Amino acid sequence: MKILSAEQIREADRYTIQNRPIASIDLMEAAASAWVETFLQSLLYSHRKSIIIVCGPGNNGGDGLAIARMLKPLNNVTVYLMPSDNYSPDNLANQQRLRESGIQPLLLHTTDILTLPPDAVLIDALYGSGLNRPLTGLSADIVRKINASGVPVAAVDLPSGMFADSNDHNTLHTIVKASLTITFHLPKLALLMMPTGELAGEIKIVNIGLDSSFIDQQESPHHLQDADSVKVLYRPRSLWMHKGQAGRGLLIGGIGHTAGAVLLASSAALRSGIGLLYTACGLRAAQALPVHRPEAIALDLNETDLPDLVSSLEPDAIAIGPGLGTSQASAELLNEILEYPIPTVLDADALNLIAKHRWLHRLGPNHLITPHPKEALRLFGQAKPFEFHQNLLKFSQSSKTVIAFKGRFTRIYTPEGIVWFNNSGNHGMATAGSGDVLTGVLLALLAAGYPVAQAARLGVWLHGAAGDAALLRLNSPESLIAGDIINHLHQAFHQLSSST
Ligand SMILES: NC(=O)C1=CN([C@@H]2O[C@H](COP(=O)(O)OP(=O)(O)OC[C@H]3O[C@@H](n4cnc5c(N)ncnc54)[C@H](O)[C@@H]3O)[C@@H](O)[C@H]2O)[C@H](O)CC1
Ligand SMILES: [K+]
Repeated sequence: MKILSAEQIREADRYTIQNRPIASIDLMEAAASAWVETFLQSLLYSHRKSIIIVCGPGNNGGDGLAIARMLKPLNNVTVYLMPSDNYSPDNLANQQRLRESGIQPLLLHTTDILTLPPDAVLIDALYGSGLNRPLTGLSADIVRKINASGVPVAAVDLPSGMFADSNDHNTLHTIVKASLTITFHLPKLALLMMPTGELAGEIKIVNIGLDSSFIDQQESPHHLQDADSVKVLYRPRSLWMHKGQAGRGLLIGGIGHTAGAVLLASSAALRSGIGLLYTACGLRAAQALPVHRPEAIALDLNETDLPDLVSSLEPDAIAIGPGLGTSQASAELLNEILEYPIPTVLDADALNLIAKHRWLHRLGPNHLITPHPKEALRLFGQAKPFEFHQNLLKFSQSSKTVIAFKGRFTRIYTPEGIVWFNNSGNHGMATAGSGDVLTGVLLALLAAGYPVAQAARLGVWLHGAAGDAALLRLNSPESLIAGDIINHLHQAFHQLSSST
């Protein structure tokens, strides 16, 4: 699914009104009705004694007024409206319709009149994608009062005060903090990125009937990746396959006391279809691996000459980093690995070493790096979130390296300038070893011959989907551990191969 800019969404809106054709007030009615349908199914709505709706002067406010009219028969609704000399025409039309339905909106001349009972839910329809500058004055005061109240908020399209695209020049304390954001038709970039994404709470996208051929024609570097968009990448195994064709992988890490990381990555690679797995690690891990995962071939790095090993094994793919440490010996191993033109996943301490030794310029088209935010900061330096995002995009394009920047919506930056925001996974996966599991999955997919960018997209999705299956089973994000992700990889693969 494409992620369009606020400007492109406005165009899609205009195009739909002209070409469908549909009157703009009817499009607003459709949007409000889709919003209400989703809202009524949400946990946020259930058990709330009253509904407060705060409406702005533009079309976002117009949506709010229409929503108020639709919710009136179902609950106790109070509507507040920002005073303005410049209401949008559809806002004015909905003010009229609201009055006719028997609700008189209260004019929000001052925050004093805004009452926020703790058992209410607040619907935030102050500003949406038409925001043109950070909120100040009365609007900012209203937002601050809402945020201080503790009343749960459901936002219409966007939490008010948030720009749909970059918020690098915005102030976070003038953005509504929502528990639920029901956004229209397409995801917005700011909902998928930190720190703004966190202010949106749970995100739901509702179809409002914008013209799909127009959207298809729009160019955008940003896409949301779901099961359907990765299914097309998946290549089922041939019935006649033998293990030599499933790929050989070499995993390097687990030096010193950190054996667990390579054990997890090894298990994950094996559960992701690798044909042969060689795990080159420290003595402790080399002793533990056969007990924990006898399917892997454990090699003690102290007794192994890496160039010899690589030339005799001829691995299809390499992964280096989990439990690697940042010692001089580890740096030498990495220095060697960076020379091979073999598809390679670089994770954890491999990334820290690249940052430490300033080896970023050595990365190329055979490399897939999987930094979490702190590792990415060490590699690419500090920048504001949107600027940081653009720096990653530029780096991927110029070096041809694929980046999986890990987070709530892990972003896969590909050398052709496309960024995929992955939509599988959950908060239970923020746990020790989760990244090591991803490294193992990616190693298996690279070894199977997937091109680097495809392996990254597929692997990140599978990892998230396995986490989702684990959460469904365990019902507790706190109790989910990395091993559970491995134990549910089969369900993620099954989803890819099933037709529905
Ligand atoms: N295509 C769709 O997705 C549809 C969207 N709808 C809704 O319309 C809004 C966008 O409406 P728009 O009128 O363009 O903008 P807003 O309501 O967000 O606000 C514009 C309004 O506010 C003024 N303004 C802007 N920034 C500030 C500021 N910092 N301080 C004070 N005032 C500000 C501006 O001048 C305007 O007067 C979209 O989000 C959806 O909710 C349609 O209903 C259906 C189709
Ligand atoms: K809003």
